[in-house]
Amino acid sequence: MDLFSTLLDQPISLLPYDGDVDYFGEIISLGDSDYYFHRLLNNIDWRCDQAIIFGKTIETKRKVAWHAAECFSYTYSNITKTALPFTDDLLSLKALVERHSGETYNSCLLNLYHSGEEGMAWHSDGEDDLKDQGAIASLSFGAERKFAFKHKQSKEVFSLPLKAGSLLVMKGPTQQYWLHRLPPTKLIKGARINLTFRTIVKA
Ligand SMILES: O=C(O)CCC(=O)C(=O)O
Ligand SMILES: [Fe+2]
Repeated sequence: MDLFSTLLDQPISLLPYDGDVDYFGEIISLGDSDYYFHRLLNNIDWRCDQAIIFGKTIETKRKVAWHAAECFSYTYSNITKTALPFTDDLLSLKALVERHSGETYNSCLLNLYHSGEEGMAWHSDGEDDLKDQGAIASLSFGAERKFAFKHKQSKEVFSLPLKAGSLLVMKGPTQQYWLHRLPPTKLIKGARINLTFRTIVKA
């Protein structure tokens, strides 16, 4: 047994209603998560994310990449992107996440936050190209960051720290009722990489 990984016996269910979010703890040991952090940092073709907002093209400081089992196209923030093939590292991590979550995935959106000053604003991942109520599995590497949920009507907020090597799975009607975000913070200097495994359905 790996003494450094604190895999939970049972996932912790985070939301009290209108959704299903399970935190599995650290499914990857600290040593392995450090290994993958550097592999992903160096081997992924990271690009600034672009969005068209009120007709203007905005570029994020946060970098992104998108890999999938097929050359799917995926549209969000008014921009259509085409997936690159899965790398061997991503296939290994996908298999691990599938084993723990009991779900399957055919694509992965990757985010690189260079420091705590980069985050992601309130949103939900309910794009048309995603499987309806499909599971979204979030795997984190590098700096620990806070992750928050806010109910769209009641405005109730829940948050948790996402540790290196940890797995969080959102499923059921979560995206319909809840927003989530990665709040920016000046307190964290280190970089973080997050992988969200998803299921794309072809139109
Ligand atoms: O970085 C994270 O933990 C969340 C990323 C996210 O919400 C997304 O890619 O849709
Ligand atoms: Fe998201």
